[in-house]
Amino acid sequence: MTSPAITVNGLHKSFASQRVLINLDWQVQPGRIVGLLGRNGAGKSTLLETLLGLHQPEFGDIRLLGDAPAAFSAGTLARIGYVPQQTELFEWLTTQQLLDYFAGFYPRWNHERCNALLDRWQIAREQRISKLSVGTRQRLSIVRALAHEPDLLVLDEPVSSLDPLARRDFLRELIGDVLDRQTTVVLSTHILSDLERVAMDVAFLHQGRIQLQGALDQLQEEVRRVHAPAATLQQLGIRPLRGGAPDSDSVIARLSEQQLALLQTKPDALLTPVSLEDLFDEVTA
Ligand SMILES: Nc1ncnc2c1ncn2[C@@H]1O[C@H](COP(=O)(O)OP(=O)(O)OP(=O)(O)O)[C@@H](O)[C@H]1O
Repeated sequence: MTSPAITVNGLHKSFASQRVLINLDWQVQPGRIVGLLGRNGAGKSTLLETLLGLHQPEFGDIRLLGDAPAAFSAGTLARIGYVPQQTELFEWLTTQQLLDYFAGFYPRWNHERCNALLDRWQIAREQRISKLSVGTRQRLSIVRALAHEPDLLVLDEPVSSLDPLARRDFLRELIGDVLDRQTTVVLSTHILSDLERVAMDVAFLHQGRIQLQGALDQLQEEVRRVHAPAATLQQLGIRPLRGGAPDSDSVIARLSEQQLALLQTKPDALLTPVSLEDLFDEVTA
């Protein structure tokens, strides 16, 4: 079996007295596109930045591509691409100068792809970065991360400033990359429709932990809104995803095959599908 691209065990991270990540465990398998979801302030950026070694955790073990962040080798660093939420590029350089500068750091730099993306996304090569629009800077940051053909790509809300066409084009590029090169992608975004388009897996961060993770299609198959008398729900051991015992006759729950089959035989039970937004509401309430 191939080893996970990301493994996290027992991660704790606080800022002063504020506990943001609490005994967090997580695994991401290679070649997957994983959507990281959570409410504002849930700690998504903190998690991604801690994985990359930009914050020092209090406790916990982290492995990215087999290495701990404190001891990333140059080889491992070159295999990781990162697009931060706030792109702070070198303002005084032009686009071309910036890309030439970064190309020098990486053993793999795909000039052809880089040039094709600059053309397609209409990023002026001789323009100073300080003069680029926010969306264009975001696109440039994506070009920079894709150009060195990383094996693991960490994207923290990379599309928040992109127009719908640019977003669609970027997502297409991302899927192409995963299919061609088996890149592992962790993507944090609030745009659920984008995730529905590209994510293979979703992970919900809430109250400092990954509360739910799974393949999106499998979750959509297994999670249902169940309308049935509370007694029936209890009898079948159906528990609301948000935890606790069912206290009403309508819950959102992850159902086993057996529970699903039994519910389908009950005339007073009704099952309805759940959207990703419903799931988000339920898990992060
Ligand atoms: N460098 C820091 N110093 C102090 N507190 C911080 C720092 N970075 C983040 N925080 C706090 O940690 C919490 C989690 O923030 P974080 O930015 O990780 O959340 P998020 O899920 O990425 O939010 P959003 O969806 O709004 O981008 C917030 O309460 C934030 O104020």
